[in-house]
Order: sequence, then structure tokens, then C-alpha cells
Amino acid sequence: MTKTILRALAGETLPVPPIWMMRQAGRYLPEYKATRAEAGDFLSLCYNPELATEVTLQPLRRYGFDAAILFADILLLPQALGADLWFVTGEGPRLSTVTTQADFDKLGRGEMIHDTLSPIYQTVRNLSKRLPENVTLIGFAGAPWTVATYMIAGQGTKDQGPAHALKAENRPLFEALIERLTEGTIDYLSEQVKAGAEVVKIFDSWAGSLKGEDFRRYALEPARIITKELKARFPGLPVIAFPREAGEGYIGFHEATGADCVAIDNSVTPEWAAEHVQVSGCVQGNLASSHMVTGGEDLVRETRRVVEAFRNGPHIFNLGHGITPDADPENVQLMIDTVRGG
Ligand SMILES: Cc1c2[nH]c(c1CCC(=O)O)Cc1[nH]c(c(CCC(=O)O)c1C)Cc1[nH]c(c(CCC(=O)O)c1C)Cc1[nH]c(c(C)c1CCC(=O)O)C2
Repeated sequence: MTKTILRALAGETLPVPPIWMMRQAGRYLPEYKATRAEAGDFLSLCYNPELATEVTLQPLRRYGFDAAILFADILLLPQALGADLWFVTGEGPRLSTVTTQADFDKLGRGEMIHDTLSPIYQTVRNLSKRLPENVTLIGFAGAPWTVATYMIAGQGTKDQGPAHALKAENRPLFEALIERLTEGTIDYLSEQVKAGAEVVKIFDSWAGSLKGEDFRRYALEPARIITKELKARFPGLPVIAFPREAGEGYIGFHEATGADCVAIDNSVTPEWAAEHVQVSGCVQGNLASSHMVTGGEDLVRETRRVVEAFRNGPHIFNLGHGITPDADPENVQLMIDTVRGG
């Protein structure tokens, strides 16, 4: 029997939607915090195949999700291209910046990324052996634009100002970076698939800050190129695209990129997304992650609302964004029981 996630990705409408959760292995789980403490810091955990496999499996043991997502980070690719990367506790990621041609010229390309990323492929191989047979293994990478926003600013930003500034001031350099990341993402995801990833997801967390023609050129077009090349290399590989906060940009995203599924954040209602996006194919989402903190009747009502809105087409239940560290693990169970039990 084909796995439920793969059936939904193939366009099937299921009586109960399969479910997984962005950041399902994360700091809201005490067992994650324990393994992370054992690893030392976050990056050491990402590059330790044994421990990264363990944290990927933790939420499956606790909840029985229908998918596992590789434990890694979207910023490992820039690191593999030669950027310095570190995490400041309580603040987030820091990278050496790329704002000049000289910075760009220092980046590597091609096969060299695999030297750094080989432990990640080992985690994928471990998982593909150890996952329960009904569970789908999802690999992932950041989308070029989102990864570029971190590389240009050297950190996370509220409005992606530095990336927009570079785009305005030195478009050829900005576009060269997007191209380099597009190429690197294809190579990175290809190795994940060879190692056993059954689906890949492209996280474009900051797609919503690209407007008009910029959205088409730097969110949609890279997603189209990556999807097309991966499907040429691996016929039938399902692709999930997540152009977060795309708003009206979600409309037609399946057709324009060739992605099998479009993940929806919670800045749009599920009813709107069913009418405008699910008509084009499978959707994933879109319960607000704040319900994992607050729980109660609101969680149950809004979970039912998402299931109901998407019930007439292919749907993978998920949050609209990653679960946060202050979430209560019991609320996750309540969400799953509500999705599966009605
Ligand atoms: C922008 C972005 C990043 N990483 C990611 C994105 C895109 C998705 C999104 O918007 O959430 C994607 C990501 N990050 C992580 C995963 C693993 C798979 C999953 O469970 O979804 C995935 C898919 C693990 C992680 N990535 C990170 C954690 C927390 C690390 C820890 O244990 O301290 C996890 C579990 C760290 C991280 N990594 C990044 C940030 C901004 C942070 C937060 C820093 C902080 O909160 O201290 C970059």
C-alpha cells in the first residue's frame, strides 16, 4: 500500500489527511533538548548522523506522524559553499556576508559542497533504513532567495532590507548569487534523493517580501528551475514548494513551477487557499503554530476548520510555519487526535 503522503502528492483526495509538522524535531520536545545538549551545539547536531537520525525519529515515536523531515538546516548550503556560519544563542544564525564581487568570488561551486554535506547524506541513509514503513522521508533545502537574504545580511532580518538593497544596487551580482544557489540547491537535493529522500521540499520563508516582477524572477523562477531539473534527474520525484506569505502569488504556483504540492502559511485562510490554490493540486498547511502554544477549544475548532476547508481535494495537514519552542507537546497530540478522530 502506497504511503499516504505520496498518495496525496499524487493528487489523491484522502478521507483523513496525512499529517506532519514543520520543525517537528525541535526545542518544544524535552527529548530533543537532551540530545542537543549531548551534541553540544546546533550545528554539531546537524553534522552528527547518529544524533541527527535520533532527533528526526523522536517526534515519530511520540506522535506517529506520516512523514519525517531530515534534521538539518537551510544554512548548511552556504556553509558548504564556503561561508562562515555560526549560531548565537537566543539570537539566531550569523554568516560571513556576500555583498561585493570579491566576497562572491570566494564562494566555491559544483561538487565541492559534498565534502561538507556528506554527514547530512549519511543521516538520510540512516533514516531510509530505520523509518517505519508507512512514513515518508522528506529532504529539503532553502530556496535561493531566502538563503541569499541570510548570506547578504549575515543574519536574519525583519524585512530582508540588505538583500533588497543589493538587488537594487548591483543586480548582476545579486543574480549571480541566486544562480549559484540554484545550482547548489539542485546538487544538494540530488544527493539527498540518492541517499533515500522520497520527497523534497523547498523552503522560501521570505518569498512574501518579493513583489511583482521580483516575485516571478527570484521566487517562482528558481523554484521552477530546481523542480524541472530534479524531475529530469529523478522521474516521478514529488516536490513541495513553500513560497511563504506569497498571498496572491500562491495562485498558479503549481502550474508555473511544476511543484506537486504548494505549502500554505496562515496569512491566508484555508477557505481562500482551497478555492484559489488547491484547485491546481495538492496543498499542505495551514494551522497557525500559535495554537500549539495556546491549545484548548480554539485549537480543536481551527484544526477542524482546516481539515474541512481542504477536504474535497489533495491535502497534507501541517502548520502554517514551524512549531515554536514555547509550544506544549500535549497540544500537538490534541491536534493529531482532532485531525485523525474528527
Ligand atoms: C529560515 C530558516 C532557517 N532554517 C530553516 C528555515 C526555513 C524555514 C523557516 O522559516 O522556519 C529550515 C529548517 N530548520 C530546521 C529544519 C529541520 C526540519 C524540520 O523539523 O522542519 C528546517 C526545515 C531545524 C532547525 N533550525 C534551527 C533550529 C533550532 C536550533 C536549536 O536547537 O537551537 C532547528 C530545530 C535554527 C535556525 N535555523 C534558521 C533560523 C532562523 C533558526 C532559528 C535560530 C534560533 O531559534 O535560535 C534558518
